[in-house]
Amino acid sequence: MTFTPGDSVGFVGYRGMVGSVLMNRMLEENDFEGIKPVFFSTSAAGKPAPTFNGVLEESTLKDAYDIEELAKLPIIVTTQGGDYTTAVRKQLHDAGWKGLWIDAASTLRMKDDSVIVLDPINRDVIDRGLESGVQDFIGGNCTVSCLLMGLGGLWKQGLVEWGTSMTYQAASGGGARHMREVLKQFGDINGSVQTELADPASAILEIDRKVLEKQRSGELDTEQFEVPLAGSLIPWIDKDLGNGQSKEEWKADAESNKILGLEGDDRVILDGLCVRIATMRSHSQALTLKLKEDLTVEEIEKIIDEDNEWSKVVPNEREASMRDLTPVAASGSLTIPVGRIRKLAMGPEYISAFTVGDQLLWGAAEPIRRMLKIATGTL
Ligand SMILES: NC(=O)C1=CN([C@@H]2O[C@H](COP(=O)(O)OP(=O)(O)OC[C@H]3O[C@@H](n4cnc5c(N)ncnc54)[C@H](OP(=O)(O)O)[C@@H]3O)[C@@H](O)[C@H]2O)C=CC1
Ligand SMILES: N[C@@H](CC(=O)OP(=O)(O)O)C(=O)O
Repeated sequence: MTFTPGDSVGFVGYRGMVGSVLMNRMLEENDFEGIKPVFFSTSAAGKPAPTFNGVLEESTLKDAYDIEELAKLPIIVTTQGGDYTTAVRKQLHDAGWKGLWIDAASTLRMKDDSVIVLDPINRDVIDRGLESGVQDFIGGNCTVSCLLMGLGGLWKQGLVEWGTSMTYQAASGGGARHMREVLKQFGDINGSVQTELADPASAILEIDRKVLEKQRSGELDTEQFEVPLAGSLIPWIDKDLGNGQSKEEWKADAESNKILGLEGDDRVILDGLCVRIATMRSHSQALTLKLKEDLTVEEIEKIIDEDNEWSKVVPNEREASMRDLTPVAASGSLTIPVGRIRKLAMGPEYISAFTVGDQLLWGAAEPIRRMLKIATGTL
């Protein structure tokens, strides 16, 4: 089942967080030209499909669980989520479907016969996969993709002995409903101290007490995050693997090595802690890397800057770091700033770095968008 220009491409999950960003990017890049999009929904089949202000023809949403409809398509792009992938992908396989499955969910990432897509880093792996008949092309975990887009040059040149990353992951990593929830929490907390805030003479300890009281009251909406995130943090993301590690932490090593095609002694150990913070968008990571060589900071910066057109070194200075190395600066941009690069006191091969990436762009939608272009022969 091969794609020819003008063929239909199925989109599932277009209105979610990743799906919305994907649609925006496709509109910006005129990617709907040459394909006929068919939109699916798990909740609104039969309702009008999006036309994006008349850019696309009017149509109706198809049922995302309709295997017969899905099986007609040479390419299916899903940003719907892992449960959907689990429910549908095997049924398509059993129905003899031979198309390409391009997916943002983690479900199929570590399967032997899937490729994790991040083409500026592993275009060769993607091309080999397409040639050899791989059907599942899966976007990587957001922190892993942003890390490799930022500092991948060091990995590609075989310079990293091991790395540890401490993440600061935004609320939007959980999806659209999580973003709404954290904003609502902030609003409710703010509302609980409005009188005191309006009075500059009010006692700060009283404000602090009331905020904490609100956070602990059980009154905040915590349906998505389970505990208050606004004004707090959650030092655990994704499932508990039972060995002290969270699944999000496990992905760092497993996925980065798979993306780079590193096996056996070539693997680079990557481990650390993943933490959810109340940022709206963009994931940050504080890194400690043990390099194999004593490179100068200038040499390291050059390798990072020159690896791809999106990584950008931010000078390790106070003002530049405060201005350019924050989620507020990085959100909505494909640029991946990398800063705070310096030698650590542990020895000349130990360096620190801090990187921020819009996890909805390079961390999710952009590798998927570009994989669709590769699959349709336009990249
Ligand atoms: N968020 C992120 O940073 C990243 C997410 N991913 C992965 O991408 C997949 C999708 O994630 P994400 O987009 O964040 O998930 P969302 O929860 O934002 O969206 C997923 C689906 O939920 C349904 N939905 C229900 N209520 C709403 C609502 N109020 N607003 C929007 N959609 C709603 C929609 O399906 P329908 O229209 O059928 O009802 C939508 O397509 C997941 O597998 C995730 O792990 C990967 C990398 C990063
Ligand atoms: N788990 C990430 C986002 C995500 O969906 O990752 P994955 O696709 O690996 O499950 C976060 O919550 O920030």
